[in-house]
Amino acid sequence: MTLSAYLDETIALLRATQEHGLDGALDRAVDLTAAALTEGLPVLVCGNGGSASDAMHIAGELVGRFRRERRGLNVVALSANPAVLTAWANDYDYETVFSRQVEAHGRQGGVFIGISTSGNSKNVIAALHVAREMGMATVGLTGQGGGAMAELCDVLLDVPSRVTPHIQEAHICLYHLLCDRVEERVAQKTEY
Ligand SMILES: O=C(CO)[C@@H](O)[C@H](O)[C@H](O)[C@H](O)COP(=O)(O)O
Ligand SMILES: [Zn+2]
Repeated sequence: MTLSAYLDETIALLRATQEHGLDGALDRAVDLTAAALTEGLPVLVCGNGGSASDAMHIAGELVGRFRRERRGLNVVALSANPAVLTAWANDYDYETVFSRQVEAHGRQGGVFIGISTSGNSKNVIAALHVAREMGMATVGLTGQGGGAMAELCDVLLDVPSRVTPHIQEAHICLYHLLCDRVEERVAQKTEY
């Protein structure tokens, strides 16, 4: 496939995402995330493979900075600690590597963000269950329809595709905008 053909696919999905009517869901995700972070409550993010990198990317933007000077925010990527991941997966199972960390770092009133292009990754689903039991708000970044995650997410940001790499590309646009708007909101409401 040529670069031009690949980018045509990407552009088509970004256009479809633009027309998919996600504005209200994004507004809700911003409200929930900004409210939690303003109170110092945790935002926990996880995913597998490329989405594990996306979880770390989000934490990097919000712990550090996106576009504005403001204080560091309580955002943790659950894919970021190899010792925790390998010990738990080795001693127990991979399905609970994220839910165990939600148990450890989650708080009532915090936000859990699960990223899965299929919407069906078992470890993300298990973490969503624990997040809900703990009284956290749940946000899903998924592909078309949200798969099994749909019914476990208070807010679903589903990209209208079933092609994993292109869904991930659209996810970056969604979470960069989420970070921009959360940062703007938190910067207004808190002292540096
Ligand atoms: O980055 C990619 C594909 O672009 C892969 O690493 C991909 O993330 C992995 O296959 C994941 O395990 C897919 O999981 P999910 O998105 O269905 O939850
Ligand atoms: Zn990838």
